[in-house]
Amino acid sequence: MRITVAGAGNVGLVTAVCLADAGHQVTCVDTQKEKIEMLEKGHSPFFEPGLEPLLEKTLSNGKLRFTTNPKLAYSDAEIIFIAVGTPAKKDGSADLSYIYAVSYSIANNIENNVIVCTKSTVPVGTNDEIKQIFQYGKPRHLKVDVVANPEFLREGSAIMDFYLGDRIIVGADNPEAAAIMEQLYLPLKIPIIVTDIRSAEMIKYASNAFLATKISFINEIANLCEKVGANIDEVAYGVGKDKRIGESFLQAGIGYGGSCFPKDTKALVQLAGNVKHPFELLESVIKVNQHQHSLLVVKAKEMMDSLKGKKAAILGLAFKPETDDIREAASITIIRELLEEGATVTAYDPIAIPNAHKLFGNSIEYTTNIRQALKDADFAIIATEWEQIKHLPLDTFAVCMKEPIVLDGRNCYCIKDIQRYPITYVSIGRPVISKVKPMSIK
Ligand SMILES: NC(=O)C1=CN([C@@H]2O[C@H](COP(=O)(O)OP(=O)(O)OC[C@H]3O[C@@H](n4cnc5c(N)ncnc54)[C@H](O)[C@@H]3O)[C@@H](O)[C@H]2O)C=CC1
Ligand SMILES: O=C(O)[C@H]1O[C@H](OP(=O)(O)OP(=O)(O)OC[C@H]2O[C@@H](n3ccc(=O)[nH]c3=O)[C@H](O)[C@@H]2O)[C@H](O)[C@@H](O)[C@@H]1O
Repeated sequence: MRITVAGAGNVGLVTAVCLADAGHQVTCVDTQKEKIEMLEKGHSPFFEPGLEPLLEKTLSNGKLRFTTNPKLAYSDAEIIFIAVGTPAKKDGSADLSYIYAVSYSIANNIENNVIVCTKSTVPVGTNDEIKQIFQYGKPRHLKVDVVANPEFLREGSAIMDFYLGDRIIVGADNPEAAAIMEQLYLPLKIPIIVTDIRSAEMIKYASNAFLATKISFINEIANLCEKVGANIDEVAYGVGKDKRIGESFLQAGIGYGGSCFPKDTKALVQLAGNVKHPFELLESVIKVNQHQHSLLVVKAKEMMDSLKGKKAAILGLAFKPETDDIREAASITIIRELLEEGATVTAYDPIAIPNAHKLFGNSIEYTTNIRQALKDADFAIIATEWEQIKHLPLDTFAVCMKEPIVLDGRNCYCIKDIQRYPITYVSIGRPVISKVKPMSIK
């Protein structure tokens, strides 16, 4: 089929390369000229494992092309995927300006009947608004079907998630359009669930909100474990073994970040508020997460009285491993609060430094060498569970740091292993290992 994907972000690019690799003729359009120029040369503008090889393959076999030209992109497409951003506005609601702009652009440039399929995460009712744009904006003789097709891939494993997703949601009013989408996805052998459009939109928000709830729930249990002398590793394992609960998303830590959970939970709270249904549970999930981001700075302050003039090593900037994305990462809150307290910061990350530099400029130091970050540090905070950090020989902390005080926001190390080294170790929901000097963690 002739497919166009609007938006060359994570979702758009992964959709484009995977559909091109499946043999479809795919055009990916973006408004950012620099991005498109990079992509035409086979370079991805962000880090995503496995993306560049597929990009090179599909470019070289002529299945994929890039453009900034909407006429070229939309005029003869049979299916158009919308994968533009829907960032949070100041009040937490979703900013739909890119969705509206791309819809007008499609309406103005199509020359064939087409299915417009929304992959972007949009509040319930948005696809009805998109339909209105086409109803009044498209050439009269053309037929446009709007389908809600939310995306569930994760950054860092996006390609694998495309091929091995748990389900594909197709929200459609027109059974013919739904059938064409089912046909497109059939080779993936992933269960396809066809719903009405509004339910499809809600499935996406409910899924992200539920996963965020699981994380905040286990983080609250972890905080409680610390107070009552239990160990979250054992608790989460025991709880997760119940198949009704499930083992995934029970990893306690310094909270969720990224471009989606924070924005989508806030957008759902806003959406609920709009229909006079205060979503108190989700409001608490968000509050717990904000508290969790600051937790280790609070603990560091308790341990050291004042952080003024202290040298902090931040290990990990990305919101999770295998990505260079730092949007809403816990590391951002931690660094801001440390700077406010008068500490100096040296941050380690294997790939996210260019993005962090855009945010923090020269207010902190950066390194891709863990030992360099730890050198003469008064304390270290682990914010991302990169393999490089997890596999660091544990004597490195005592060898490199001025004071081997490690606050581990991702529970990277086994408590038993840590006990063999002269390290003071504070993690999430587990016993404190105090080797340097006696201290009380409240
Ligand atoms: N990042 C992720 O892992 C996931 C994201 N989503 C959702 O998918 C959507 C896209 O997310 P990302 O790919 O992360 O976004 P992004 O913000 O990284 O990329 C969006 C791209 O759309 C382009 N764009 C904006 N207006 C355009 C227009 N009129 N025509 C063509 N291109 C245009 C931008 O220049 C940008 O390159 C969001 O709604 C997000 O919530 C859903 C699942 C996973
Ligand atoms: O809508 C989206 O954009 C996507 O959001 C998440 O994907 P992503 O944000 O890429 O990453 P996750 O692996 O879900 O992790 C999100 C955050 O939760 C944290 N997390 C995750 C799992 C866990 O047990 N504990 C925990 O703290 C991670 O450290 C990370 O900061 C969802 O997992 C995807 O299904 C969804 O498509």
